[in-house]
Amino acid sequence: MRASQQDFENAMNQVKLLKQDPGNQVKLKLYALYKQATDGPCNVPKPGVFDLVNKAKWEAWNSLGNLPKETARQNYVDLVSSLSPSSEASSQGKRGADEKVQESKDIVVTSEDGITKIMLNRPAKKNALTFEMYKEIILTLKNASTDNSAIAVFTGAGDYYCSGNDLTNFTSAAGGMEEAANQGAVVLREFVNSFIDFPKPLVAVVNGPAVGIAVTLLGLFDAVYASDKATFHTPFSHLGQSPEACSSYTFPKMMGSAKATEMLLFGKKLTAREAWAQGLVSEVFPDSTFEKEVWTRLRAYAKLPPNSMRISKELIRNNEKEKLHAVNAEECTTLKARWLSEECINAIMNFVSRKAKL
Ligand SMILES: CCCCC/C=C/CC(=O)SCCNC(=O)CCNC(=O)[C@H](O)C(C)(C)COP(=O)(O)OP(=O)(O)OC[C@H]1O[C@@H](n2cnc3c(N)ncnc32)[C@H](O)[C@@H]1OP(=O)(O)O
Repeated sequence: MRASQQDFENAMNQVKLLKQDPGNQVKLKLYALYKQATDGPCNVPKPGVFDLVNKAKWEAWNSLGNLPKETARQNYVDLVSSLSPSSEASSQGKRGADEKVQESKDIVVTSEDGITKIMLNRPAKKNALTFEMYKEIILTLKNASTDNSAIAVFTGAGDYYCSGNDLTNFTSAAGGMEEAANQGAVVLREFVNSFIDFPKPLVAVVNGPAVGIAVTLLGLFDAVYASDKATFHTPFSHLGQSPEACSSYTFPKMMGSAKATEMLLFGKKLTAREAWAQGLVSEVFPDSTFEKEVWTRLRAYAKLPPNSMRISKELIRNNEKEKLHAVNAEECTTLKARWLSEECINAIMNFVSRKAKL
């Protein structure tokens, strides 16, 4: 039986709900089939060589030749249904469990000794955060706020803590930059809100370099322990972007405006000891003993009376909560415009085409 227009629309909605990133090749295929099913054979000029993303999309669409619209629609529906395994639903069902919780391959969540440990697990990409990872973390924090752990701890797998936002989040978005910027701002606002509102002690175990949003978020943590191999880098101007995660408020407050300017405007990279001197890091440990010392300490902290810790955090955070939410909203609006700016698009394209690194 041929797929109806309703099947096609249902499939389009299903794509938006996918929790796992199907990968760039599948996204290109979906884009091409969608265009073929709605507009027919490719009828627009080939984008220039430097317009990498639109060129890849054009090539995928053009490769479908004269495939009839109905066949493209059917292929689109079939492809989407192959991407919606029941495993997505079953992984949700495990959340909130007390022992070991595997959220996804990129975010590994375990619960032991009163600690919910949230490990960024994309070491081959220096733990860069994909759109899916942001969404996973929002859910993970929601669950951790009510599970029976006393504290929650973020750390990274491999040599990096986290290289910040995955710079291909925007270039690989199926709906184009504008749609990606709109969605990005919504997700970012909710993501940062989930840190502002997290009710239990939140600790970062910074095992290696941290970049971008992985650094700015630290201003919303209750304690930050760093290996002496960690560095802290917020290259927003280099990327044509602007600060997020309330850092335009927390950083000047924490370190004074002169030091915050060096980080947030000029992109000065700090060593762990410099970050400690600025108040961003609670304590620095030699890398050789970092894991042992920090986790021993955290296990002891997790034995403290949880209600007392929660109530004390509430007293501290409540003085600031309204302000933090307002700052977050404003930063997201500003960033949305930045993402569509020529400065930002050029910087991201330079990274994607391997012309620039930090
Ligand atoms: C909901 C949306 C919210 C958006 C919020 C916005 C936040 C703003 C930010 O976070 S800005 C910060 C963005 N991050 C960066 O600019 C870092 C970019 N990465 C680098 O400059 C370098 O990769 C490095 C300095 C982190 C590490 O360099 P090194 O030489 O040691 O390693 P590689 O470059 O070879 O990296 C290994 C692979 O990892 C990929 N990768 C690393 N970081 C990112 C990233 N942020 N985004 C996407 N991909 C990243 C890199 O491309 C390599 O992949 P490959 O092996 O396939 O080539």
